[in-house]
This record gives sequence, structure tokens and C-alpha cells, in this order.
Amino acid sequence: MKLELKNVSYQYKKDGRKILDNFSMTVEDSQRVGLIAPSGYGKTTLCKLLSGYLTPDQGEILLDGRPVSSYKGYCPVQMVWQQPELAVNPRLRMKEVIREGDEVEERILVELGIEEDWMNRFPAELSGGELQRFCLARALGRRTKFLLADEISTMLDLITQSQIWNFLLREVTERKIGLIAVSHNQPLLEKVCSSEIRLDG
Ligand SMILES: Nc1ncnc2c1ncn2[C@@H]1O[C@H](COP(=O)(O)OP(=O)(O)OP(=O)(O)O)[C@@H](O)[C@H]1O
Repeated sequence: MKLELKNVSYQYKKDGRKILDNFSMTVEDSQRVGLIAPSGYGKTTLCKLLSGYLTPDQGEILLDGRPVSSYKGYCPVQMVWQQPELAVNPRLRMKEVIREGDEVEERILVELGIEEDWMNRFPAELSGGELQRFCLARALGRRTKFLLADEISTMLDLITQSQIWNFLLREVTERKIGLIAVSHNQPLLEKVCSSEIRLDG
């Protein structure tokens, strides 16, 4: 399976600067790609386009030749964000947050170190690291084919970072999920990714 961005242009405002200008890239589901560019070059924007949160002004985003926007219901391209507290509904208990995913396997919850007792809590009653584990689990539903990880470990302590990345690497490799990772931590990207795409030429 492949995820393609074909001749995509995007700007936030009509009179604003083009964040992407006729940009193309392809990622296979066997790849782990690091997305590299200085701050403000459009890495998060690109992830939002790939996962269908934004619609391009021009060009196409295709999953195996079919527009990502045509997948109704659960999107096989899932994004995990830097700040997990902004990615969950504060009014839902964590067991309901998990149900928003696509039949998340019990095994994934266990491997991510999610404790039974956390399920009845609200997001505000968990730490950032605990919440991020839920966001990852929710994004790893059975139909996920690509995972976009946008600075997912920046706010976490080193032990949590290492647990999360070790799990994620095993999971995407075994399930043949394509990974696109954004991080300002170059050594982390070198460890996790098999190739890189630069947005700054
Ligand atoms: N909702 C928005 N409305 C208007 N401009 C925006 C919006 N979101 C981002 N931008 C602008 O688009 C540009 C690209 O932002 P983006 O967040 O994609 O960059 P980035 O490469 O991920 O940056 P960083 O490494 O700092 O996270 C920036 O100049 C930013 O100010």
C-alpha cells in the first residue's frame, strides 16, 4: 500500500504565503520516514493534509490510488499530535476515548502500559505521558495503514519516550504500517526512521 501526495499546494489564507507549492512525495507501508525541515516550514501542515484534516488547494492525496478524503468513517491514515490533552474530548472517560478508535486490541493497551484503573478517569486526571499512550492506542486501530507521529514524544520524560518508541517500532514493523515521524530530535529520527524527506529542499 502507498500514500501519495501529488502536486499539492496549500496556503492558510488566500493572500498568505504558500506553505506547500506543487509538492509531491510517496511513502510505502514498509517505510519509516522522518520529515525534516526547520520550524514553520509546514511539517504539521503536511501531516494534517495527509490525514485529511486539511484539504489541499491543488493536487491530490491518494491512498493506494484512491483519495484519502473518500474513506468514510475510520481513516486508515491516523495522526498523533504533540499535545495529547488537545486531542481528546475532556468530557469523555478514557474507556470512551478508546472506543472512538477502530476495535483497539487489548494487547495494544497492555503493551503500552495502560492500566485498567485509568479507563474510568477523565483526561484531566492523567499525566501527559499516560494520555499520549491512549492517543497512540486509539490511532492503532485494526484498519490503520499509515501513522503520522508529529512530535509525539517531545513533552515526555526519557523513560516514557523510549517505552513508546520501542513499542511503536515493533508494532509498525509487524503490522506493516507506514510511519511518518516529525521531530526536531535528529538522533531520534535517525534511530527510528529508514529514510528522510526534506521540506526545505
Ligand atoms: N491555522 C493556521 N492559520 C494560519 N497560519 C498557520 C496555521 N497553522 C500554521 N500556520 C502557519 O503555517 C506555517 C507552517 O506551520 P506548521 O505548523 O505546519 O510548521 P512546522 O514545520 O510544523 O513548524 P514547527 O516545527 O515549529 O512545529 C507557519 O508559518 C505557521 O505560522
